Amino acid sequence: MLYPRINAVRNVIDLSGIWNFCLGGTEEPQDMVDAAKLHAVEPIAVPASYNDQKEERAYRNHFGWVFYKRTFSVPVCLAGQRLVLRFDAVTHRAKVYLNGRLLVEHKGGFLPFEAEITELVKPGETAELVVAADNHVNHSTLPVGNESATAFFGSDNPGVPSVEAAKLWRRPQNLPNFDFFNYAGINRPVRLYTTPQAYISDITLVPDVQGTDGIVHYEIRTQGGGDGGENPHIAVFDAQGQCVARSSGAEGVLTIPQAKLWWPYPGVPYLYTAKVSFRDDVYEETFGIRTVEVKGTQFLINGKPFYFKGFGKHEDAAFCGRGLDLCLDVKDVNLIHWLHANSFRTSHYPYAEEMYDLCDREGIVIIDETPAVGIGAGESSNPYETFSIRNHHEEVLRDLVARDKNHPCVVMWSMGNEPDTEHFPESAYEYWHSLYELTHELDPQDRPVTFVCCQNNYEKDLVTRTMDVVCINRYYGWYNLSGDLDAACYAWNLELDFWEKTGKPVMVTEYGADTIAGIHQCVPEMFSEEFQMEYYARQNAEFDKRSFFIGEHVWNFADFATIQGCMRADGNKKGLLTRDRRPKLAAHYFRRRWEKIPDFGYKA
Ligand SMILES: CCCCCC[C@@H]1NC[C@@H](O)[C@H](O)[C@H]1C(=O)O
Repeated sequence: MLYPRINAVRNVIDLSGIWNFCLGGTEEPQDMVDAAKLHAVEPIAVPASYNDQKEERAYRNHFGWVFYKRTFSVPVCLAGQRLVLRFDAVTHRAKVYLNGRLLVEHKGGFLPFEAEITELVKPGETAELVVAADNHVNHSTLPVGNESATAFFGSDNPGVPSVEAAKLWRRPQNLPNFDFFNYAGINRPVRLYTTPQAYISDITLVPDVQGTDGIVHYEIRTQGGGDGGENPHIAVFDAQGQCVARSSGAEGVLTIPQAKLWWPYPGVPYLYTAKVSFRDDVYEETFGIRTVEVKGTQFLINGKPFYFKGFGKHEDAAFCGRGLDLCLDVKDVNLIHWLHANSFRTSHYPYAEEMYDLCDREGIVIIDETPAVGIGAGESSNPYETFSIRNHHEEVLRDLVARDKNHPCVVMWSMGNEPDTEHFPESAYEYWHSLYELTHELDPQDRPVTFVCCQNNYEKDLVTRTMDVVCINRYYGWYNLSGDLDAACYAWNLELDFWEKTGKPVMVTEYGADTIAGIHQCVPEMFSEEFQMEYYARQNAEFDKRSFFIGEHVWNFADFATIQGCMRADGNKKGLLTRDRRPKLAAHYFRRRWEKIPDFGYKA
């Protein structure tokens, strides 16, 4: 799916701004009636989560549907153009009404959807747009919500009569089985965009390197061109605007002599621009020439062994919640450079397209993750039999690859985070291995595929060892062996001995300690800045002894919001940085450590 871009023949009208808003109930809005009757009068900023835009518990802890409303006009100068309404993300589910009639529905809160409205709103006309957004999470959504008991890490005294009675009595609410605040609403931009009637609907670019030449296999999809048999054309321009290759036809191969490769920063993340034309339409797609491959226990980018230095992150900030914040994205990228990091995982959902564009140009490597988090219900229930998420999970993988396939910064797909792969190992293997194969089929560049494994009985887990890269979240010294870093390192080495036998590259995708900025101790104990720094220093020293260990992603880049719980002091405090991006001691430690660790050849 192409990102809306203004150019000589295409237009984009951004519908960001202050819309009208009201909270709704838990029941699904009926088609024309509810939308037309709507009484949205509150001001709300779009794009942004609604939860923190008003100091009201009803906003913060809303459960169910909300309604957004605005009007828009189509300028007469757009006459003859094809008109499309595109939503970059509405969390978690959307029903869109145009002039009171249902236009489009979409399930999934982190990927774009669109609808053509050429015949519904004529140039010069004004239309009413209503968006109903639902924040339910349950056993049929990704991320997953619990349908009884408690939320993730929720405190409980099961079986106590008064507690059980209160759980039945209390108001219906979401029970997120994930550790991030369930921010919801129109979190990313809404745009009208135009194309000519005959237009380019998709572009696929698959780079390769042969000697000093860049080889690009391309495919161009077009619509509305009838059977005129006209071919699309593609011309590739270098960063200086020189045309370095051109071809025509719906698919083909381009050769770029003496190609400049895309390297992670501080290398040069060199970008080319493919200018595609078809009839009156034109679209420019930037791309990089780089290769990605797992070979033995190495993760190769452009044939060189890469070492991941970075984080799990979140799209999370005060006021906007999970809403797109370009200023924060630029600040985070500059902080990643400041830390001498080179990568992050889009935990636990696809991030906004603008962040991938930023990472393409800034040379930051991305592990691109779906919102498949919370798939597990403990030893009593097999989620692979009781949850109804499989079809949606496949849909999400298709849409994720379709959206992000051309980004050079995306080097690996993560199908999900911390599902239960221990209690029902055969079911888990069946579920995840078939998705693993699907993801490889979906990706034109056939990048490595993984999922991120929770701290578990790794000897029983049949899934993690079958991934292209073993990605493990481990909390030795925090959630287990708490505060005892000697025991933590002992346990780590026992487990690393196990993984060494698999012959796979292994990286830690989460390890961390909640740290309240400002707590200091001479003898470091949990929650102090000194403990967080020692926690990492001790464990990194063990990783450094293992040649098959190819990366360290700390959890988390920054403190972030979660639901209330007895284990969360105003959110999750495992950040190297506070939520407003101030460094804790461990940030300075990693800045020193990562400055000395090269992106390539660290373990060669
Ligand atoms: C008992 C072991 C479970 C550890 C799970 C650790 C969690 N991984 C997923 C992240 O979204 C959480 O924030 C992280 C944590 O809690 O800080």
